[in-house]
Amino acid sequence: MTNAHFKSGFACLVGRPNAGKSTLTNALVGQKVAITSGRPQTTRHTVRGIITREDAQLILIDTPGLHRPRTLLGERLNTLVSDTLAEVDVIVFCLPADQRIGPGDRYIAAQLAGVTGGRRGPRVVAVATKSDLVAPERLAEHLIEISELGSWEQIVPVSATGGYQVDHLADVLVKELPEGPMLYPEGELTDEPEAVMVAELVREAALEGVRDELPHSLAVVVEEMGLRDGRDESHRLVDIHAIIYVERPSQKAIIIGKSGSRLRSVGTKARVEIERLLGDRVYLDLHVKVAKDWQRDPKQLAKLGF
Ligand SMILES: Nc1nc2c(ncn2[C@@H]2O[C@H](COP(=O)(O)OP(=O)(O)OP(=O)(O)O)[C@@H](O)[C@H]2O)c(=O)[nH]1
Repeated sequence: MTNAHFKSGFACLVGRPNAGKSTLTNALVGQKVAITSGRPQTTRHTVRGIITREDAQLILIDTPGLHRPRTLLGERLNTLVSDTLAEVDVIVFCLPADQRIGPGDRYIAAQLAGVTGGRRGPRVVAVATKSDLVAPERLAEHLIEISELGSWEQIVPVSATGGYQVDHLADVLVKELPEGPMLYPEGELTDEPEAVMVAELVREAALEGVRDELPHSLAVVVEEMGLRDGRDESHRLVDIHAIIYVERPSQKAIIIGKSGSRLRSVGTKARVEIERLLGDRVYLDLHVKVAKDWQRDPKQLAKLGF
């Protein structure tokens, strides 16, 4: 039911790598849509989560971490981020309470000041994420440091994993939205093409427990995805063929593991998540390929969807 003063609009989550953006997106939406991981910079795609309430629809855009570009991929991600930022209605700046404000946060604050400088630009709500990880005194200190970092519409401490103040944050964000119609049908949580989400789930599974330098060197492409022929409605099976691209043969060996054992467990883990996403049984076929220096090669980047 849509009331007369229904509001709708877009919010964008920014913050340094590992700030808790994906986890917060999931908590706000209430279902797993974005990709979380203990490793920095795993969010390659702009994933939207959609919150539909009686009074408003808020579309969340979970961006890759704003960061100083080191490679071509980094540059493209940053352009994507600032283009996205200028167009949203409200920006959520995530600052993890378990870490001190640092140069990365100041860099983002400066970028935000550039985007939101004019009167018409989006407002920024600063969020102290992971507030469950610190004592009240440290949280208070963090909130003061945040207030000194820039000018914010509000500062809200939350814990995405504990559910603390997540609903309150949603209220604060909805307040910033203009009146407008529902933009997506009710029940829709994300408009990412399924293949992209499937690729992200494979990527997440492949990254689990591997060395620090690997995340940046790993991309996943779903080559084929379709219902298997000749099955009746109650026994549907989705065939998925995906390729995990790494930069070096040594990384390929890490992903595959001893006699393929690691790749098998990556496949099993990803399959479970994909089945949950699609609601169908899945046959997942994974291959690992070396695409040398893909992060620096425009042709390879285009092929990998960047
Ligand atoms: N204790 C606690 N841990 C959290 C909370 N939110 C996120 N985390 C953890 O922090 C880590 C990073 O969280 P993500 O949500 O992946 O961070 P992100 O900002 O999306 O990271 P990038 O994709 O690298 O930009 C994960 O291990 C999360 O489980 C929280 O509220 N409390």
